[in-house]
Amino acid sequence: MTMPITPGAPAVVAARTEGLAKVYGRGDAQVVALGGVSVALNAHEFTAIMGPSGSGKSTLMHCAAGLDAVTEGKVFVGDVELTALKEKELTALRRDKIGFIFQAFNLIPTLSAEENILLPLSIAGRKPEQAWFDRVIDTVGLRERLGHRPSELSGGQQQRVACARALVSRPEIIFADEPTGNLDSRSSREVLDFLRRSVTEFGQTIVMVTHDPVAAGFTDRVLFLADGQVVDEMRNPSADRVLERMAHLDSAAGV
Ligand SMILES: Nc1ncnc2c1ncn2[C@@H]1O[C@H](COP(=O)(O)OP(=O)(O)OP(=O)(O)O)[C@@H](O)[C@H]1O
Repeated sequence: MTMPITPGAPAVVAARTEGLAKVYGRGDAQVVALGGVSVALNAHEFTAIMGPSGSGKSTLMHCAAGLDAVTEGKVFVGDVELTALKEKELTALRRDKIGFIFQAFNLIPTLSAEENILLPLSIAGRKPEQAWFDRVIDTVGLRERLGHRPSELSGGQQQRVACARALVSRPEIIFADEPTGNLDSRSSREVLDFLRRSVTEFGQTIVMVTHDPVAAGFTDRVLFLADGQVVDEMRNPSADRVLERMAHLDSAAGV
């Protein structure tokens, strides 16, 4: 299934924020992590979020994914306003509509790769579509490893299991927090290739926080954060152009 993108057609928004502010702590210890961010994340696109350390990347991702409460503003996934949901509704929405990939893989050590991949569906009381499951497994190259436990897999293979787990329920959007942060360059490339293919071939929507310009080079669009604001964006990025832009942001931030 390749998603036809009609040239010139308006982008469909998968998730968006309106005036999203997040303040941690109080008084002298107060930190404004996000200072009123309004941003739209397009469907069927691979978006990277970059910026100097402490610029608010993880906070933006956590708030957009409904993992963290906002101080002010609104967050939408599709047409649903997350910030208006009760905790139970939010948990159900995260389970049914959002996929997550973390730097630390977060696999269950006692379960096989296959069981890990199917766990979110089992929890939701759903069965995988066999053809889709097979397609994901073959794309991610894990067919021979399905019976293995995480400790019997390399870091790159474990992260590919985590990617398959995020993808198998066909979520509306996947949030990936530095998914290649613990991987060597070859494994990173395999994981990024897979994420790229899942956007291009399956029409998946992925938002990825990364420090790595090479990883950003796999995406369609980079959002640059500084001091809790989106300060710039780049379409069809290359690693070199991202590196250059980051150098300016880092020197402005005094890093
Ligand atoms: N739980 C918390 N309590 C207090 N301050 C926090 C908390 N989480 C984050 N912050 C602060 O909010 C700001 C933004 O943090 P965030 O983790 O979003 O940045 P980041 O861009 O993801 O950083 P990094 O690249 O280092 O992971 C930072 O100043 C951080 O110290």
